[in-house]
Amino acid sequence: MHLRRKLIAGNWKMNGNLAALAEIAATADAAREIAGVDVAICPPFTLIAPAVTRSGGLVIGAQDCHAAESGAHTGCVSASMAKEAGARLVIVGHSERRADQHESDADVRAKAETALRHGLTAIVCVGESEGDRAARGHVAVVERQLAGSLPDSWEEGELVVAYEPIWAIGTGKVATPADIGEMHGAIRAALVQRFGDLGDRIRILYGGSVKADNAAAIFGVANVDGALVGGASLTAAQFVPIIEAAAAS
Ligand SMILES: O=C[C@H](O)COP(=O)(O)O
Repeated sequence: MHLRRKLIAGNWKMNGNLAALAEIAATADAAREIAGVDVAICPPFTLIAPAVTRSGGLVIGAQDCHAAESGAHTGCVSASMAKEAGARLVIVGHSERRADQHESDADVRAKAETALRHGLTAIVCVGESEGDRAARGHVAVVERQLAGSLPDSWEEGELVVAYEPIWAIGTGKVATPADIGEMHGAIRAALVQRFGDLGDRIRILYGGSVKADNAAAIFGVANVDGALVGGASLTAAQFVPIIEAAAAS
C-alpha cells in the first residue's frame, strides 16, 4: 500500500467576503507549524485572487469550472480563468452542483478532464442520498458515479476523490467510522480495479459535517486520506484543529 499524504480541503461554498480572508491568513499562519499535511481552501471565484495574496503558501482552489475552454456560457468560469486567478485545484461534481445545476457524471468527467489539462488538481465528488442508503444501494450508486465521473489519465497526485454522503452535508449527521470504512474500502477497490497500482495512489477524502471533535476518529479509518470540509473551514478556529488531527493521525 502506498503512503498517501493527507489533504484537508476547505470548501467555502457561497460564503465569505474580503474581510473573511483574514481567516485564510490565520489558517496559513497556523498550518505553517503543522508538518505533513496538504491544506487547501476553495473560496468563491471572486475571492480567489485576493485569497492568493493572503494564502501564505496554502493552496487556493475553485469550487467548479466549465468543461469548455471558452465561449458563450454566460455566468460560467473556465479552468484557465480559475488558474489565471491563482487557483491550483478545483472541486468538480459536488452534490450541490449535481442537484442544483443538474450535472451528470459525464459533465463531471468533462470538467475534471479540462481541469487536469490545465494542470489543476481535480477533486471529484461522489456520494449517495439518504434514500440510496436506506435501500442498501449506496455502494452501487457511488461505484456508478466513479465509473462515469473519473477521467482515464492524470498526472501523479492531481486526481483526488471526495466521498460525501449527501445526508451528512451540513446536517451535523456524520457517517459512522464503519459506514466510512465500508465506502472508502469500496472506492479504493474500484480505483485499483480500474487503474491498477495508480488507483492505490489516489487520495480519498471524506466530507460531511467534519468538525474538530470528530476528525480524529474519521482520520483513523482505513483509506481516509483527508477531508473536504464545508462549514468548519470558514474560520481558522474551527479549521486548524482538523488540520492538526490529520497531522496526528
Ligand atoms: O464540500 C464540503 C461538504 O459539502 C461538507 O460540508 P459540511 O462540512 O458543511 O457538512
